[in-house]
Amino acid sequence: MASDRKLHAFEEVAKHNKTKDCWLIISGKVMLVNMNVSLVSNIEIHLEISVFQSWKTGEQVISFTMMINSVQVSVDQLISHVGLFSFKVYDVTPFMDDHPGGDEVLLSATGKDATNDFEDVGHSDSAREMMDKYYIGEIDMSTVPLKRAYIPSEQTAYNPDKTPEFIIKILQFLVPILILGLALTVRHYTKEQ
Ligand code: HEM
Repeated sequence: MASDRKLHAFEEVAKHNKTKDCWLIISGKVMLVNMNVSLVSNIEIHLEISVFQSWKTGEQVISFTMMINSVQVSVDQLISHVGLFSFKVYDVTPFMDDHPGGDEVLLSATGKDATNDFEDVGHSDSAREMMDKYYIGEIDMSTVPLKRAYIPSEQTAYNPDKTPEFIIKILQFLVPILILGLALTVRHYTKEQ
């Protein structure tokens, strides 16, 4: 149920990364981190809103001034107006076999903010409605690693010195030819004798 706002630690969610136990983190849009309101004049206020837009981009600050013509704007109205949402956690384990995009893509989207992956596909409204079924809570934002360290993939270091490989290749050709030549020479001499 979307009303159940159980908070999950990021590390805990990231552990659910198997076909038989798969959790995803997807947000509708962005999450409000902080909001400063300052009065510019009687009818103008300045708003500075910090939002946590994506774990790739980190925290962003939106700043704008708005006019208030004797209209009361509540924080709730403002949040829904700007369209701020939190990061939701979905347990998609029961959906792995039935997901039209396959289970591999879901697995590859675990342990991270999968919002872009989800949005890039252009999921239909009915797909979005289905999500409620798998909703199990929200991410505790204090547990999110803000800046993720870049870990280079473990691949063999580039070796500009190709000499040993080249020698081995030459030997692979030369050795059989040398043996053949030696055998023919021996045969030639033994025949003569
Ligand atoms: C709770 C999460 C998700 C639900 C409920 C869901 C549901 C669906 C549904 C119903 C479809 C059929 C097409 C449509 O109606 O839009 C679909 C297709 C697809 N989904 Fe998901 N999906 C989820 C998450 C994801 C994620 C995180 C990814 C990417 C990492 C993804 C990748 C795809 C792909 C590649 C297709 C196939 C699109 C095509 O063939 O046109 N889905 N999904």
